[in-house]
Amino acid sequence: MTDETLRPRRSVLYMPGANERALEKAKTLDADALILDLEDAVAPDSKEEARERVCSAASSGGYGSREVTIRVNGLDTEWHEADLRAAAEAGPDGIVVPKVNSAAEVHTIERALEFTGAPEHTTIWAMIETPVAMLHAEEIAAASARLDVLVMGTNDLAKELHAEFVPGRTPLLGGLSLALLAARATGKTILDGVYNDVSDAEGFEAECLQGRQMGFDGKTLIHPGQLEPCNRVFAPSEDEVAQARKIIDAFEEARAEGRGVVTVDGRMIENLHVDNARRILALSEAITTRQ
Ligand SMILES: CC(C)(COP(=O)(O)OP(=O)(O)OC[C@H]1O[C@@H](n2cnc3c(N)ncnc32)[C@H](O)[C@@H]1OP(=O)(O)O)[C@@H](O)C(=O)NCCC(=O)NCCSC(=O)C[C@H](O)C(=O)O
Ligand SMILES: [Mg+2]
Repeated sequence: MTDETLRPRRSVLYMPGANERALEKAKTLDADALILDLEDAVAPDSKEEARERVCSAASSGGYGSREVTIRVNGLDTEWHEADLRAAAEAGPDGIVVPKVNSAAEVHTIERALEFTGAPEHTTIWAMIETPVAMLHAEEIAAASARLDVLVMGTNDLAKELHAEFVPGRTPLLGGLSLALLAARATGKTILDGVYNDVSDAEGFEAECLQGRQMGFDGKTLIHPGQLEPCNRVFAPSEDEVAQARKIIDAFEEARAEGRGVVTVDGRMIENLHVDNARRILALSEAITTRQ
């Protein structure tokens, strides 16, 4: 049975809010979700113009099944209040708030959304991208039912840590793991950070695979060329789907015979493996339904 509430979020593409061409092009791109950006990708002089452009794009639609979100400027900036008000009025699927550092900040955003009359379907996507946010990840994730997604900001995190970008991301793994623990403990979606070198296909795919193996639901992206490998890596493969079906069938057969444990291809299968197999099938079906 298809889970209507499950939204694949394998690929989440940022685009600069001032870039009309990118906002238009996104309507044809195979991204699960879009982040129309008012923060880092927009120069201070273009903030107002980008706000109008992004909010008008988000409210006029045309993005099909893609989730549309708006990234506002941070709580401590001169643009935040006007961004949040305009974004709430546009009513996107989510409002991405950068550099969220505490549960109190989530409450402030929640109250502001209520005050501005944002539609109920507009959720909060909190970016966690500072050392203090990693240490507060659980309280941030748990702060509000309206908070749906945690988004890693690995550029800011590396900057704050004085860390270097190296293959395998060893310097960031502590922070990434804390955020993952918080997301899974509170039932939220969690998205990995961006890969800056748009010309390095091999390095990008390796980082997607690392993110998936760690448990991320998907990855944030900066270029259309990153969509195909990201969608592929974060989707269950045909082999994984076949294996999931085999596990479920074998377990149900065993249950009918009164047994609670069985082996498939020599491996022990218990209830928890069946839960995981069902999750894989549900995700695969949600991806197929989306297309
Ligand atoms: C990275 C880029 C600046 C590269 O730009 P460019 O060299 O112009 O790309 P191409 O010429 O290869 O573009 C080919 C076509 O694709 C369209 N395009 C490019 N990027 C996007 C996009 N993100 N969304 C939609 N469409 C895009 C171009 O318009 C071309 O189209 P066409 O004219 O039809 O050929 C550029 O890709 C870019 O600006 N990317 C987004 C950057 C961004 O949003 N950065 C902020 C978010 S990342 C961040 O802040 C992380 C976080 O906070 C942290 O701390 O880590
Ligand atoms: Mg950032």
